[in-house]
Amino acid sequence: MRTAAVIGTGLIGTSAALALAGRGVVVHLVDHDAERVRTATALGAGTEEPPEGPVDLAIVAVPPARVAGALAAAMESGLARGYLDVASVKGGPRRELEALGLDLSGYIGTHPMAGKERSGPLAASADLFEGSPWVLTPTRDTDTEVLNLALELVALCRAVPVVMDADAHDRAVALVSHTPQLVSSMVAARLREADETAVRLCGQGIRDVTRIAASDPRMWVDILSANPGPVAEVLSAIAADLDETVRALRALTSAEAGERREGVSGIEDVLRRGNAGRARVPGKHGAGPAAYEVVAVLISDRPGELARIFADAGRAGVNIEDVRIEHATGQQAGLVQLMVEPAAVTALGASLRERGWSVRP
Ligand SMILES: NC(=O)c1ccc[n+]([C@@H]2O[C@H](COP(=O)([O-])OP(=O)(O)OC[C@H]3O[C@@H](n4cnc5c(N)ncnc54)[C@H](O)[C@@H]3O)[C@@H](O)[C@H]2O)c1
Ligand SMILES: O=C(O)C(=O)C[C@]1(C(=O)O)C=C[C@@H](O)C=C1
Repeated sequence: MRTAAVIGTGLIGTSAALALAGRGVVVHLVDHDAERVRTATALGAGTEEPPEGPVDLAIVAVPPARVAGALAAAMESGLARGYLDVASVKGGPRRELEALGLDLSGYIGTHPMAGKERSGPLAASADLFEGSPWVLTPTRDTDTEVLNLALELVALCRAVPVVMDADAHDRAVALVSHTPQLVSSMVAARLREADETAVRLCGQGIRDVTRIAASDPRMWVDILSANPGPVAEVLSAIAADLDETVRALRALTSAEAGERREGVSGIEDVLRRGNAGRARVPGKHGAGPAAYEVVAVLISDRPGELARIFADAGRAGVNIEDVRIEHATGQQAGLVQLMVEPAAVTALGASLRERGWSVRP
């Protein structure tokens, strides 16, 4: 990638622009707030000058409710060869784009799983995405070239690509991002009218739990409005836990020894389930090179082939850690290199062969 445009020079757009500019890509910066473009330019994220011709990739980093409009305008002006957005929800913006009747083969929805509770270019940093998952949601219509450009962006930002279906992504982030935001806000909201003597005692525990409660409410209204069902489901499971826990705490005050024992076991249960869940939270993937092995597969140069192979790898229960695609110029085929954990190589190869793929020895 030689050139890119970033539309929306806030936290995410400026961070991506800084990473690209730092690796030699010429980045053109656009925002409807001129002050934000000036700030991002001053930080070294790129140039305010419009490009002379289409750039390689346009990155739309505006609030979720603005994504479809900003993308449509960029596509209609022929700004780029490929387009992607970085919004925290994927199903809604895609459906809005479909409703506009645009040709979406040149577009891919993406979502970097890294951010901050602060907005704007001054909060940006070139290393924001390093070692974090970056979700890509190709469909059968996505051009291979656009998927390649998105993979290149992820690699230049030193993030880890994760391929998913848009609606599966939205259900997953309801659990790991959207509900935690609400729970953090609710805990922090208890402090609003708390006694000053209590607030003065805030230690690291409450700082950890409430950091994201400082996030921009307008942005989060947008995000939650685009994913209400899955978030309500997770939140109602938490509400059931809350009811149980309140019952257990009340039982602790009972004069009855048996009831008190039940109270203790209820509390212990919620804490132990918490330990088990927390143990599943992965550490950051880290920027260091991982010891992955390659499964190389020949694919024909037809729309949807990549999405199909990713789906088949998913069916085999194998996590793709990284992807490279080699195209022989003038040929109707390419070689996809799927990087996986060494233990998964044999199973993935066998499963892909079974599904008719030509796996290179
Ligand atoms: N904040 C996070 O932690 C995080 C993480 C991953 C993804 N995201 C997603 O990234 C996107 C940007 O979030 P952010 O945190 O960088 O927000 P931000 O408020 O820091 O930046 C958004 C920028 O978009 C600009 N903008 C709004 N509408 C526009 C339009 N129509 N045309 C041009 N510019 C426009 C705003 O002026 C602002 O500078 C959102 O879709 C969000 O869901 C956020
Ligand atoms: O760490 C933070 O401050 C975040 O808000 C990051 C976070 C997250 O939930 O992990 C928040 C929303 C984004 O869509 C992606 C990342």
